[in-house]
Amino acid sequence: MTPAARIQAAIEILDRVLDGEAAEKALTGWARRSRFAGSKDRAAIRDHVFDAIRCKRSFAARGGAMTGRGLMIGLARAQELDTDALFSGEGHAPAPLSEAEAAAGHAPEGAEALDIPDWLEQTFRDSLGDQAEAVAAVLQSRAPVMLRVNRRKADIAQAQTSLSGEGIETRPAEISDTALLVTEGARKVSNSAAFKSGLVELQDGASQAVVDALPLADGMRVLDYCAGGGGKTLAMAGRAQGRFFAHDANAGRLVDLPARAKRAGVKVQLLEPGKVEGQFDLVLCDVPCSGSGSWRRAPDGKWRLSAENLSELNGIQQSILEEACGFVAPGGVLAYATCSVLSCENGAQVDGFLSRHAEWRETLRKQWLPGPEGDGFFLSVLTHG
Ligand SMILES: C[S@@+](CC[C@H](N)C(=O)[O-])C[C@H]1O[C@@H](n2cnc3c(N)ncnc32)[C@H](O)[C@@H]1O
Repeated sequence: MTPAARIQAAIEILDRVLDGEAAEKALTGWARRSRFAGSKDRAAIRDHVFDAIRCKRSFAARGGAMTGRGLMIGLARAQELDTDALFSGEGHAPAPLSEAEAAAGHAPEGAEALDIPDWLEQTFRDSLGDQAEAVAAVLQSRAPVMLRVNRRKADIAQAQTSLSGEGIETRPAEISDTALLVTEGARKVSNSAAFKSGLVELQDGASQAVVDALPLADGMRVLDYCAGGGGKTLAMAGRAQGRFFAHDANAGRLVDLPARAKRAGVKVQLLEPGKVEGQFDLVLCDVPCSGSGSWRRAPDGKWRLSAENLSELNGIQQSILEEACGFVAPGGVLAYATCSVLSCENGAQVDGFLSRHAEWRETLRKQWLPGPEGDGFFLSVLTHG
């Protein structure tokens, strides 16, 4: 496919996304209907679609319309591409710009330029202070592909050698001593022998750094209370020899965990929703949140979030802390984590908890901002007794 034909494909997919179809579904549907497209075409189209979703407001402003075509005109203008060459109408290229389209569009300003919803702008700025604009700019860009080396099976050098043998080039990241940044061959990772044999997992760098900061020690009983796919359960089990338990209110989220644990060579016991019993030395609550620290990877979330959802999430976060603290053994640790940069989900939640529970104290609070080696994350470590 020509670069222009890829733009046309992205326009069609984005129109479906704007009509409410999930981006992944729209991309898969297009690929099924377009067998002629090769893997490089599909990858380039995917990049256009996700770039446009991340920068939906600013591209629509530049392109003059909130349509697939408007977004792609906006992308071409923002990335200083040759609009006339791409919108030529030749072959499978999109039609040339009409006079009205050529005259439409404006330089985005304020929340529009930051690609943040208007209702969220003040909360975002209050949470991030003088970092707000820099963080919004990072959220407009693509996320790095990162791996976690499973230290139960390999060290960094062994994992790199194995990956390199399959055309996947990496370099160690500073954010965590288990993290590798993929510099070439990212799309080959999930089919590689290194991945299939459990030497590496796909995991964001800051997600690994959160686990590094937990006071894990051999022999601990550890409960991952909001385990989801189990990314952090496995990272914890990779760092210490102990007994690991995974729980999630939605049992369906845990289905892949036994196979992932087997591949990683670790044991994880699944606990059914509401059936947690006994006490644990460390309870991690990686709670549901806005995902604002990882909107580069899941940009739909930025536009789906509403003030009502955020306040509902705040209520869930509070009740998870209240439930989970009861499972911490005397002298044990309660860890609260989010992939958010919003203070109402982070420090304010922990401050609220501490004001209700005088017996708990905070031993660590850390915010990672989205950057070249990872997403935005928050961690608070609490102890009692
Ligand atoms: C941020 S995700 C966890 C991601 C996971 N820790 C990882 O690293 O892959 C939050 C999880 O919390 C779960 N959850 C929501 N409400 C919950 C509750 N009241 N108790 C326990 N888990 C809950 C969700 O189903 C979701 O899987």
